[in-house]
Amino acid sequence: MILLIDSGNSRIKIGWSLNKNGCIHREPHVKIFDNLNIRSLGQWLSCLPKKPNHALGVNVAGKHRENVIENELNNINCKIEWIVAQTRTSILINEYKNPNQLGADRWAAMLGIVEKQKKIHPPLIVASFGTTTTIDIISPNNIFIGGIILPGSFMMRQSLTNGTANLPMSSGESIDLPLDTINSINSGVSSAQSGALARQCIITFKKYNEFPIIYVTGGLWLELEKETRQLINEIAFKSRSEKKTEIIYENRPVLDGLAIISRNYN
Ligand SMILES: Nc1ncnc2c1ncn2[C@@H]1O[C@H](COP(=O)(O)OP(=O)(O)OP(=O)(O)O)[C@@H](O)[C@H]1O
Ligand SMILES: CC(C)(CO)[C@@H](O)C(=O)NCCC(=O)O
Repeated sequence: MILLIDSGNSRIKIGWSLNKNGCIHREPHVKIFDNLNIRSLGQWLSCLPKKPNHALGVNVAGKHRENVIENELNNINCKIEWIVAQTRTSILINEYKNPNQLGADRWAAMLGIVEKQKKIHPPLIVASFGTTTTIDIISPNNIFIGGIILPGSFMMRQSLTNGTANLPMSSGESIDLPLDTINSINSGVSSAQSGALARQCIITFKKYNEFPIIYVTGGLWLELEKETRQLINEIAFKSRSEKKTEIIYENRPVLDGLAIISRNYN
């Protein structure tokens, strides 16, 4: 068993891959730990019925977090290898100016998505709505050509509350014409998030003359889904895209990417 660890800025997600008849695949179960409650990771590890031989991880939550996870794994004699973004693998090329600077979670998620594609596919967008929002574009010949980073919707709401006297913390979906503070904030945050995705779709469409398949993930997608689907359908219609727009939710693309890398460890 190989543990797969996605250490994000809010939560740690742990999956595992198993070798079944010579074929490595990721089990669907995922264990999630809040970053504020990292000690329970040690308890969980010590109670595992089967000890992992190895762990593979991505960590974007700083060196201290890396050390804490390593110590917990050491207690059960499990070594971890932290994955960083590469210049290229057999399925994906990374055009970041400094390839290692690209977040390892973004890299792993893109690997997870590219692996699922048929040989010929449209351009792809991988959008993650978590602590931050990242929206990455992959060309039809599997080159990561660029991406954007913005605060996640929770962080946007927090910044409005923390940076002003009058704006409360809010939650909820957007409406078209808000006439009160809460709805104005909800709609502002939601339009920033869906608007960012729409911008990247337009850029992709202009470059390839083909509408991308959009893969979405992250804890905050649910509250953005309605507005985002509407907006993307509108711009696809205006772009006269021949195909129906596809927005596909992926539960754990980062862990899928790590599972692919884990095939080299058996
Ligand atoms: N079930 C949920 N309901 C409401 N908010 C959630 C839920 N799950 C996660 N969130 C919010 O989503 C954000 C984190 O999302 P997610 O778990 O996808 O990312 P993460 O662990 O921070 O990883 P990353 O750093 O990669 O974004 C936080 O702002 C958190 O408050
Ligand atoms: C953008 C985040 C925070 C998303 O989790 C992470 O991928 C990260 O810390 N990236 C490093 C900077 C970059 O990707 O360019």
